[in-house]
Amino acid sequence: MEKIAMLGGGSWATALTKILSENGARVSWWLRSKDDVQHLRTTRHNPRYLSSVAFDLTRVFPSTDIAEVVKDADWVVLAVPAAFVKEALDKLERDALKGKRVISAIKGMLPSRNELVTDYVVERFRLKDECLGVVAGPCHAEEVALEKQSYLTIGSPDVALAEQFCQLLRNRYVRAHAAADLDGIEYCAVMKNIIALTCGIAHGLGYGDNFQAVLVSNAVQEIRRFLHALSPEPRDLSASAYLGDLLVTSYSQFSRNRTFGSMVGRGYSVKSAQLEMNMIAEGYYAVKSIYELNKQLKVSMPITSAAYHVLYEKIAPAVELEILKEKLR
Ligand SMILES: NC(=O)c1ccc[n+]([C@@H]2O[C@H](COP(=O)([O-])OP(=O)(O)OC[C@H]3O[C@@H](n4cnc5c(N)ncnc54)[C@H](O)[C@@H]3O)[C@@H](O)[C@H]2O)c1
Ligand SMILES: O=P(O)(O)OC[C@H](O)CO
Repeated sequence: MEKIAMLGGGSWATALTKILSENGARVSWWLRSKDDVQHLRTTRHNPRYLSSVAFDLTRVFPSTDIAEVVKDADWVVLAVPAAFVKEALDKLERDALKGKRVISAIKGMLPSRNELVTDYVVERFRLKDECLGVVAGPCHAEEVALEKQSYLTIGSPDVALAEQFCQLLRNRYVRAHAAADLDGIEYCAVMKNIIALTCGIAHGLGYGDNFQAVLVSNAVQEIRRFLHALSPEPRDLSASAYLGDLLVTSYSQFSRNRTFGSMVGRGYSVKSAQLEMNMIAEGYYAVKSIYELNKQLKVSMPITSAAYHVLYEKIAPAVELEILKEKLR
């Protein structure tokens, strides 16, 4: 039985715990909230996220003690929003992840450092890149709870490690495959959130499907330019780990980033939109990190710039979209 430590109490940690434990793995599960842990232990359900899912408590062990949760694990899965992952991992000793395989399921960057999660983990815990992987692909936790057919890509410089994790995930409704492009996949997962958020802003302002199709097409080019400037490896951006994820997050009713953007487009302030959502829109933080990283790269990124101006410079969404409109083809 593989021993997995799941870090995070949100929708994605809940969905991954369902998949992994139902496939026979032993999952020790770190959640911040004592009440949530208590609720899980007594009712088998996460009270806040995907609360229809019932866990088998002979395989799933919720706890608020992060050090205890990771101690005996073979795999550590990170599923805390990127803005809080440093705070969570700082509770662990520097050698706590030694000898373990670490999989980031996070689609975001550390906002305080403009750094990919895997880069931070490698540095903080002195791990080799080959011990790490990422979970990518167009997959909403809500559809996992409903057991709808989904596809995941596990990216790692060690494709054999990625394949091992794929084997832990595959089931009747999850297909998984391994890929080598860790950085490209991780950056693309960060950037798709910015695009979904901008699609939401446009939707909130009353723009329709015609405009969104052009926005998303231009987004593919923007992502391609940025990835090429950062890591010019050959990669097929039409693969589902890249384009598929961009599409699901831009169009789905379940998208946190699109929902958040739509509220901003309809006139909510950033603060009130964040308070209204019980969930985290990673794109809010990603916009700032990518915008700041791009000050050195100087890639043409009109969509990211527009989102940055709205969210961080308080430019009215309608004004910014008028400007963006002129730049799209
Ligand atoms: N939800 C999905 O379908 C999905 C799919 C793929 C990847 N992801 C990624 O998984 C990661 C986790 O997102 P999610 O969707 O599970 O989150 P979520 O939006 O469902 O839940 C928010 C989570 O943030 C936590 N949180 C809020 N404030 C916090 C704080 N101050 N300190 C620490 N934690 C805090 C909450 O406890 C909760 O666990 C993100 O990087 C997201 O992009 C999510
Ligand atoms: O679509 P969002 O904004 O909820 O993000 C969730 C996942 O990244 C989708 O794969």
